[in-house]
Amino acid sequence: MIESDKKYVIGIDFGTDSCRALIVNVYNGDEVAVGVSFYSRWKEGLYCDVRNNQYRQHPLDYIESMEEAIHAALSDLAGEEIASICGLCFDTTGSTPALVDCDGIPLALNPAFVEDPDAMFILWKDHTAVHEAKQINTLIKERHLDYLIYEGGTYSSEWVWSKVLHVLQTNPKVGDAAYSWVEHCDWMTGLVVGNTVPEKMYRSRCAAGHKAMWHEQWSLPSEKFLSELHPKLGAMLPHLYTKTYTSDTKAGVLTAEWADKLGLPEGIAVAVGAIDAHMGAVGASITPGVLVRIIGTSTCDILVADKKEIEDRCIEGICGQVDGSVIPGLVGFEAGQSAFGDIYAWFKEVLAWGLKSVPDGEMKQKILDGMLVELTREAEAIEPTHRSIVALDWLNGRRTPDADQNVTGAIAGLTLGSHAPEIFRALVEATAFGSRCIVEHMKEQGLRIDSVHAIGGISKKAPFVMQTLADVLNMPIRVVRSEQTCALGAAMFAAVAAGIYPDVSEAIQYMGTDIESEYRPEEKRHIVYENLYKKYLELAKLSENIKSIHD
Ligand SMILES: Nc1ncnc2c1ncn2[C@@H]1O[C@H](COP(=O)(O)OP(=O)(O)O)[C@@H](O)[C@H]1O
Ligand SMILES: O=C(CO)[C@@H](O)[C@@H](O)COP(=O)(O)O
Repeated sequence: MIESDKKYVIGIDFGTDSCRALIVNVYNGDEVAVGVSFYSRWKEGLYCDVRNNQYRQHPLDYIESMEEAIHAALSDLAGEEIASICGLCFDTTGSTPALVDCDGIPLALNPAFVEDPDAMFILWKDHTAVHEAKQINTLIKERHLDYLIYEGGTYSSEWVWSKVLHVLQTNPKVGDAAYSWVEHCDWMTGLVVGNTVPEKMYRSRCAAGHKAMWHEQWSLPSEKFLSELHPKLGAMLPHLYTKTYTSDTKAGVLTAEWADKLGLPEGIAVAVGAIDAHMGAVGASITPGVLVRIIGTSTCDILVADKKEIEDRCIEGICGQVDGSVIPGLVGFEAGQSAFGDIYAWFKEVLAWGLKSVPDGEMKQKILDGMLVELTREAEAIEPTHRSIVALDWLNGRRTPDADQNVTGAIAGLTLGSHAPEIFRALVEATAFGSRCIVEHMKEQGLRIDSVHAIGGISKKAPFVMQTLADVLNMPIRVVRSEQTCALGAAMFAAVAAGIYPDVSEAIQYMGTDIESEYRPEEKRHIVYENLYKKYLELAKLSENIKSIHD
């Protein structure tokens, strides 16, 4: 393609903590501007209850951050460049659903529910619906239903039906007011194209297939099944969807109202949204055989494969296989760890407890900000041996293999001589061992993994973690250059929806980023890790047993 004129698209990535808007040149993938905005209510810890695994986000946080991030990005562009923006696409975390009224408005935007966490978006990592996930799994098993065959065999408390059922069972006031539900990625799209009516809005194939048990053979689960879980859940089905759309589909155009609010040209194409990790994989130029790992607070592991290669195989123990969830025409697979960087953040919090009575000030902040860097500096100097401390990374439950949010983390091999950097090193190794479990599980299930690409915050800011990962996996790990890979993937889909490219594979060809660095495994360390990995698996077995004692 010859650059005849300047043309831009905008990818908008809603992460766990912030919204990022990335403006990209459609002809060469140049990332010309970026804006970031942290969710203000979330930052204050509002509507969350960490001890009970409750994580909620207010829809106003999303709207305000979107406006702020887009305006920040646009401030670097000249007027004629802004006028050359021709497409937009969203990616968000998922499953992050909200209950809505008949106009598709999240209930928290209704003055009656403005402060009710159950009327807000229920963030992917909220585990308040563990009981409901169990109910869903039990009923599917009892009725011998097929709903989980493309979902890895277990329904998770991180997914939409568990979360909606939980609110219906525990908060009748919000439950009674609910007409339907939306995923975050679909609501953002619906909002800016002026189509949030639950029955009519465009629903993402990616979110529906991986999180809502949607499959083209049966659409969503039946009304009978849903009603058995809760009458209101069944009553919602007619207000949901039967069709889903891949992100190369244009969901509509930017309305005058939102063009005005966002400072973007009216009428530009808006693509169907998807889950962040899946769009990140596209931004990392995923192809069959390349495992893209999005490594941040948690991890998502994404693969794609040709339908012919998969045929009618159902892959067990992962977070689903969905036709077109990543690249239209290919089957997308998702797996992951429910906590990764969050485990390091937890350890930092544990150590920082001793500072709680110290008044806030420059010195305290400096210690807190430098804590992970200092721990890393000392941990890096420790050589692992077969006598090292071994930890288990299930501090937020286990996503893959075989989702179970009831399992817990563990640390073994502590002595009076164990010090903080040694424990930190064990936690880093634990996250790497958890990753190895996923890679081995995917391979055992017949999925091809020829190479590993990494994106996400940790791949950029934690070389020690990345080197440990390479040593444990005994595979090179290539770090993708873009700082905003998820938003870049969304921008690629925006370019397709705007008619610049016929499909996303061609968009990747012109807009793709390259590899900025590679971590190669060290043979000597890998041998030690082989031994420690066996201990990790033993610890995992013990933890499963302890869980069954508590159950
Ligand atoms: N120096 C560091 N070493 C290891 N982990 C770090 C370091 N700095 C930050 N982290 C971890 O990175 C995670 C944030 O990753 P990031 O990709 O930026 O966020 P998100 O997953 O929300 O997109 C946090 O969980 C934090 O504990
Ligand atoms: O859980 C999923 C996808 O299934 C993600 O949306 C979730 O891991 C998001 O994590 P981030 O904090 O954006 O890295």
